[in-house]
Amino acid sequence: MFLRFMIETSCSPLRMLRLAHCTFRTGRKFSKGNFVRAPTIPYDGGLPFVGTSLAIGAAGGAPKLHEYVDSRHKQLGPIFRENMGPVTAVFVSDPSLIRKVFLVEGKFPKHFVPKAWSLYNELHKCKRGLFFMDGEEWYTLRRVMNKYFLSPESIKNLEGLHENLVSHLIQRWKRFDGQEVENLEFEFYRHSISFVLGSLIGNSYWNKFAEYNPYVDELAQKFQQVFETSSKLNVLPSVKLVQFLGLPVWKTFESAVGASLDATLSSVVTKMFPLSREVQTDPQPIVEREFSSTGVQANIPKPKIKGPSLEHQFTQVPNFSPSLCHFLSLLVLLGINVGISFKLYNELYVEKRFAPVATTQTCCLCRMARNVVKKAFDDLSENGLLYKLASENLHEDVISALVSDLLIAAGDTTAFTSQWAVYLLGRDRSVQDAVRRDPSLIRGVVRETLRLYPSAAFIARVLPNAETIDGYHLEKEELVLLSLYTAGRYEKLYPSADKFLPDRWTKEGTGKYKGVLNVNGYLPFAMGARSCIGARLANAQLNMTLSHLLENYDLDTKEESGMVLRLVPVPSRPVRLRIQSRKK
Ligand code: HEM
Repeated sequence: MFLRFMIETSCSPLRMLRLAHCTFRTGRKFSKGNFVRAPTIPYDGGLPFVGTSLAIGAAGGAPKLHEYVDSRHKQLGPIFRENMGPVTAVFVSDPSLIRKVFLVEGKFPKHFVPKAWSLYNELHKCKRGLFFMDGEEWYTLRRVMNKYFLSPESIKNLEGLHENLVSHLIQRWKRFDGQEVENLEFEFYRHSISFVLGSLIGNSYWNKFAEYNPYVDELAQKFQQVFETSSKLNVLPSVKLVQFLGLPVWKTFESAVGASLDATLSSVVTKMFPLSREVQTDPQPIVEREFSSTGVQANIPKPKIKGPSLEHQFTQVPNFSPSLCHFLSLLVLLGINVGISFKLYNELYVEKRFAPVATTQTCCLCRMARNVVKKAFDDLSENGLLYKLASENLHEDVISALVSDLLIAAGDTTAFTSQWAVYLLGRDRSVQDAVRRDPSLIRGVVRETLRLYPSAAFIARVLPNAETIDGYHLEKEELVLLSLYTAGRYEKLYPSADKFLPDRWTKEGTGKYKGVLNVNGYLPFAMGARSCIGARLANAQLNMTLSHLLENYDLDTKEESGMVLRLVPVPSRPVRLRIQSRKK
């Protein structure tokens, strides 16, 4: 049979063996018709059961995944499939192929929610914002939000407010003049949160700015904590097991998320819709409405079932003795790959154990939101994005969920991009001077920063249908990871790709960019229906903040800083920025 197959497919024995090996590793079936013609996607299945997870671990694990995948692209090409142990994914780095993936993502693009977050939402039955939604519900709300968040005019209407917020940052930093900015990460977190919060509320935010400040500080602290703990959890083989064992890292995450969502809702939403006029210590039972799948209010009254408090929910997490916990966390931290047994364990015990808890509890987020958001929509300024959202007859729960998650999404993405930008600028006085001479270069600064340090080093898509990309067959439901880190450093698009050259984004007389061979390859905010809803706001914030900083201060960063992946790429050591007032 082997001989017959060789004759029929005109394969040499050597090629035959190679193809058979690939096919064995991809798990594909031999098919006389397409065996020879259809190229096999380069594939690394790694070792049985554990896939390439040991190699990934040896390369530095999840924090260094971008570098590991970058090196795999160099070996295997712009598209390859890899079995990383618990998951198999196709990685794509060529920007033109990445665009093709976005084009076939379907009407309801599906991405990948970090493990820690999905487990939290599942346990607490949380209603979360756009990022966590899928299908028809996501589609409907996304279309509503696009109208306001992606409209250049809406953002332009907020320019005066934005100017005030940035001037406030410049004033605030006077205290660091001549020295290092203390806790730069926190400074940018609070600025990003304030910027988005202000954009949601509109001009009246500035009038009540002093009142909001303590809340913004609190939110910035909580978001930083959530970010840190969730990134730790996401690199562990099984978040569910960690949660089941009640290990400290899960508890910190859970209480930080609970607290930050609470804080968002109680402080921010309450202030947006001033509850102070009718403060309720013990909220009146309200009539719970059923939602259509779109989250749009449908008036079907039914009695409210009061859920237990969040503290009560925390006590549901089973506790083990500290020594057992330490032993187990040691195992996990030592990087011993017990992913498979964890998975089995999860499936056998954890799901069952938590199922009843998950179905009976109501997250305090949902309860509080219902009570505050319905209070008063009329206090918002007309240029606030929320004022416009409120006109869409969305249910208060949905608005609350959307608002909380916008603030969370804005926190780390824009805060870390700001840090990378000042890090890059502070290393190069000549670039700072060039931007001061030609302020239009600031757009190039932001683009270069996001090209080199994209807030999403990978974007995930689950293909709705089988597709052929670059001649390769990709299965239906296949997980595709778009390697934005590698795509941003593509020499074919960006000559001297590793260099920070804002000037490459200057347009020449021909209308082409000086140092960018194809602008379509620039995708830090993704593309298509599920691209970043905050892109306009983020660009507005980054452009304005950086140009004001350069106008007022000389920036100086000395240390080399590698990049590690937490939920977004972060500097491996905190960026130390020294600022010095400029003489005017
Ligand atoms: C430098 C700043 C930012 C970058 C680079 C960035 C990047 C991205 C990317 C790549 C996605 C797509 C993720 C995916 O499909 O899996 C995304 C989605 C999202 N972003 Fe941003 N983002 C930034 C700032 C913001 C800000 C300021 C907000 C809020 C105002 C925001 C809110 C969101 C939301 C809600 C989604 C989910 C959209 C959906 O699923 O429909 N982002 N962002």
